[in-house]
Amino acid sequence: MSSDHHHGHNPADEARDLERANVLSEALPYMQQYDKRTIVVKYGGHAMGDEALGLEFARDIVLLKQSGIDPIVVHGGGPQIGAMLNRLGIKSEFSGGLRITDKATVEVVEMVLAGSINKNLVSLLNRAGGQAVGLCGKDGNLIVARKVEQKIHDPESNIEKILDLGFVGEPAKINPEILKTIIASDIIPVIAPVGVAPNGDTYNINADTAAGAIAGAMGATRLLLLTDVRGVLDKQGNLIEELTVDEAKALIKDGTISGGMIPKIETCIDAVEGGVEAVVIIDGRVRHSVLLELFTEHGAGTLITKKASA
Ligand SMILES: Nc1ncnc2c1ncn2[C@@H]1O[C@H](COP(=O)(O)OP(=O)(O)O)[C@@H](O)[C@H]1O
Ligand SMILES: CC(=O)N[C@@H](CCC(=O)OP(=O)(O)O)C(=O)O
Repeated sequence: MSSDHHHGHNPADEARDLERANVLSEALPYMQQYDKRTIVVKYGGHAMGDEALGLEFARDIVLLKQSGIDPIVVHGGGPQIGAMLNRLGIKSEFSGGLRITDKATVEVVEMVLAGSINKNLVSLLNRAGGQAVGLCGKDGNLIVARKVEQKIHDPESNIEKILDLGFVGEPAKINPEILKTIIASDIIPVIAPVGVAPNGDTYNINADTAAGAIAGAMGATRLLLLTDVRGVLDKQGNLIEELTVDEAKALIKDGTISGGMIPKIETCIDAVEGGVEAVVIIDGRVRHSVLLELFTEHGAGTLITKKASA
């Protein structure tokens, strides 16, 4: 080794150090772009399975906060609700991506979402050095819910029927004051998608839907939906990197987008039409997917905007 490398560095180390420094430096314009902006991150139940991945997710959120962004976390917990219902011997079925929710089920939903999952996530964020506070739609009257009316088209009779899903709700009104108070104190809010009706009934809300409504009400600059696929895929299974609202609607119509991706895309469309600049669907199974999406040139997943970027 030549004597001028007094720190014991060799050319390979120096190249690697430069690469690291370049990655950090590349983040600067994005940190400036998102400074003091609100970014809503929806963390799905599928992405939560792995403890190490969870801590990394928490570190990424704390990093956003540390870099001047105001992150809001909205979480799901579908698989965890399913597991608890199983333990209790309560049967559960879905219709159009939504869990049919009777009285006994909504009690379990609230227990799992607003209880264990919410508090575990708060704890992870605090362990990562952040300051997080957990709440559900009942806190500060954050999410006032109304009952979902699911229209089902019966092709045989050609009649539209309305299915009763029980205590399944959608946001009728978001009261963001409590969030603004929390954010003004530099605390990261963590929200369970449980809503409350004006008569006090508890409603189970799809977590994507709740995240979209909160992003709209908070005037968020980005909504990130972490899921268990790379993003929206075309018919050949290739990742679609950018979609406009019109293109997304066409993909639903021609059947390219189906199943659980439909309510997700509908949420994206509502959010973008409600004033959120862009929504991104990203792979929550990928380590540091949030950082890659926000702070690197390449991004990740599928970006959905109102109009194509120039
Ligand atoms: N065009 C598509 N691109 C990607 N995923 C799709 C598409 N059409 C349907 N899907 C399905 O949607 C699923 C994601 O929705 P969902 O399971 O509800 O996610 P989450 O539990 O994260 O909310 C994917 O795992 C995939 O099976
Ligand atoms: C009405 C409805 O379906 N609510 C969802 C709420 C949780 C959720 O959405 O969780 P993921 O994001 O992990 O799927 C449910 O009961 O599973």
